Amino acid sequence: MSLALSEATLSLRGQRILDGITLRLAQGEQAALIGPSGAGKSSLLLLAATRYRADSGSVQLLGAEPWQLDAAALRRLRSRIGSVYQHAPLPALQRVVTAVGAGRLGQLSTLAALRRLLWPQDVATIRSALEQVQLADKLWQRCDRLSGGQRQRVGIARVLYQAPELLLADEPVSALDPRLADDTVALLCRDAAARRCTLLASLHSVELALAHFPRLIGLRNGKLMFDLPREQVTPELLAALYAGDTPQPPDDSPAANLPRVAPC
Ligand SMILES: Nc1ncnc2c1ncn2[C@@H]1O[C@H](COP(=O)(O)OP(=O)(O)OP(=O)(O)O)[C@@H](O)[C@H]1O
Repeated sequence: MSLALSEATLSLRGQRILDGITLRLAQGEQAALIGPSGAGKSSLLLLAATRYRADSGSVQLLGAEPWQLDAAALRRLRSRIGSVYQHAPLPALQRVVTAVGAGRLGQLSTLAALRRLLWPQDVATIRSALEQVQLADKLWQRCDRLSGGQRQRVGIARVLYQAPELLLADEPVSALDPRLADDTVALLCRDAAARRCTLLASLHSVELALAHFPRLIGLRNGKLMFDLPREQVTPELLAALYAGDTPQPPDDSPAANLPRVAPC
C-alpha cells in the first residue's frame, strides 16, 4: 500500500478535525477527495504528508510508519512524497528555475542541496517540466512576478520534476481557468499513471473529479462519507455530502440536478 490510514484521528487546537479515517490507496491508484469547505480535506492531505501527526490510529506511507522512523529516514521518506498546495509556497525573490529545482532537494545531501540552491543545475529537465504546464518562458522569472495561476503551475512543475511515488495535491487547480484546470488535472493523472505514482487530489469541482478520477472519496465534518468507484457516486450521495453547501456539479452528470445558489 502507498497510503494506509486506519482509524486515524487528528485534533488541532483542541478541535477534532479528522475522526476515525480509514483509507487505503494501492500503488498507482488515483482518487479524488471531495467535500464541502471545512470538511478536513487539506488536513487529511497534510496528515498523509506527515505535516501533522495523528492523535490516534495508524498512518502508513510507502510501506513505512513515519513516526517510528529516525530523522534521517523520515527525511528520505518525505523526499518520496510530493505535495501540491493551493497556494504554492514559493520564496518571492527565488527564480522559477530554482523553485522547480527545489523539488529534488530532499533527495540530496545538505551540501549538494545548498549548491543546487545557489547554482541551478539540470536546467533542461526543469525547462521540460515547465513546458508541460506551459510556462517554459518563465524559467528565469522571479517568483514574485508571477500571477496566482502561474505560481500554482510552478508548484505543479516542481512536483513533476520531483517525480514522487506518492503525490498529494490540495486543490491543485483552484487558481486556473476552467480549460487550463481540466488540462492540468489531466496532466497530473497522466504523469502519475506513467510512473505508477499514487495520486490523491482534493478538488472543489465535482465535475473535474468525475471526469478524471476512477475513485471518489467524500469527506464531511472530518469523517469519510463514502469511498466509491465514480460510477457508484449518485446524485443523492453528492447531495448529502454537500447538504447546506454549494457543490459544482457537471452540467451533464447525474449530479446536475443538485440545488445551485441563485446568482446575485
Ligand atoms: N491549523 C489549524 N488550527 C486549528 N484548526 C484548523 C487548522 N487548520 C484547519 N483547521 C480547521 O479544520 C477544519 C478543516 O479544515 P481544512 O482546511 O482541512 O478543510 P478543507 O476541507 O480543506 O476546507 P477548504 O475546502 O475550505 O479548503 C476547519 O474547521 C478548519 O477551521
